[in-house]
Amino acid sequence: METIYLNHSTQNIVPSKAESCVIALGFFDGMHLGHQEVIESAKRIAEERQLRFACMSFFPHPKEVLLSGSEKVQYLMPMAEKQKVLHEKGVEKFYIVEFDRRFASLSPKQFVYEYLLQYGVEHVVAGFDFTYGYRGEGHMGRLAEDADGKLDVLKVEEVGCKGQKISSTLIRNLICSGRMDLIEEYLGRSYELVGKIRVNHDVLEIVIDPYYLLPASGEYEVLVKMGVAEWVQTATVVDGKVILQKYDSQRHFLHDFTNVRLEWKRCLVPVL
Ligand SMILES: Cc1cc2nc3c(=O)[nH]c(=O)nc-3n(C[C@H](O)[C@H](O)[C@H](O)COP(=O)(O)O)c2cc1C
Ligand SMILES: Nc1ncnc2c1ncn2[C@@H]1O[C@H](COP(=O)(O)OP(=O)(O)OP(=O)(O)O)[C@@H](O)[C@H]1O
Repeated sequence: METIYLNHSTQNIVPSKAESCVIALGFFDGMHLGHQEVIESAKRIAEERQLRFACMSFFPHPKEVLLSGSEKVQYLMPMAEKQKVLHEKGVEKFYIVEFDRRFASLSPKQFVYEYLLQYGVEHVVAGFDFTYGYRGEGHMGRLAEDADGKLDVLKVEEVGCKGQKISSTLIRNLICSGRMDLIEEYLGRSYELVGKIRVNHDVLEIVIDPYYLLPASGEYEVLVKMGVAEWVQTATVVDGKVILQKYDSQRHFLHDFTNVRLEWKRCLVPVL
């Protein structure tokens, strides 16, 4: 997968050979089941129409820019993890647009011409609630018109669970209240954190990579993955840290900075 970073200065360089593509649009934090439906629909169309399969996302989150930092977005995954998931889904070109005030003030039509048509986009796939352009005035109902008929559009209908729209916001709220047992129904898999080990006497402190959201304080059942080894144990979240008990049998392969993945299964003891 090729990753292409775009901002207002790269817009002056017209791509030399823009290959025709289908593009999935959105922020896609966490890659939940709604996002997966959008990505998989785009892939299906790319295969049917024999076009390249692309995805466009933004960074930082629009809310962080538009609310002038008054709302801190708690990301579910860093960009590197989003790239990994998109690569696994078969995306061939991943456009990351720098979301700044200048970009936010583009009219819907400018966005369509300068960021989609200019890059060879022929078919857009996004969810029913995707918005674009100044004040988010562009929406799926007017996208074909904004493109003067030069784009085909697929609007993915709402993917829900228990009568609610699956959303990154809903998943953030579940994590913040420690309901890790419910996450799989929305995400399609357990919530995963990536970090590095720091051996601290008889415990392992996990230094979580930036841009992950830590579950509420408490004790959790987690699946620990280190290289090819994996096992289930209890993790404690306290004072914004993740602590694992260290077992004597592990002493040969546990070193500072060893990479670790933690899959969060359920809360055993919440800290109120
Ligand atoms: C060109 C462009 C300009 C935007 N300008 C605004 C804006 O002025 N105000 C706003 O609330 N959102 C704006 N947005 C953000 C969208 O409303 C939306 O949050 C973003 O496209 C991510 O879509 P998603 O949340 O459906 O993934 C803009 C988006 C794009 C692509
Ligand atoms: N439940 C859903 N069903 C169908 N499409 C969805 C769903 N959730 C998001 N999408 C689509 O996926 C893309 C990315 O959406 P976005 O990142 O805004 O997700 P979100 O879960 O709504 O995020 P947030 O809760 O932060 O607003 C957009 O095209 C959006 O319309």
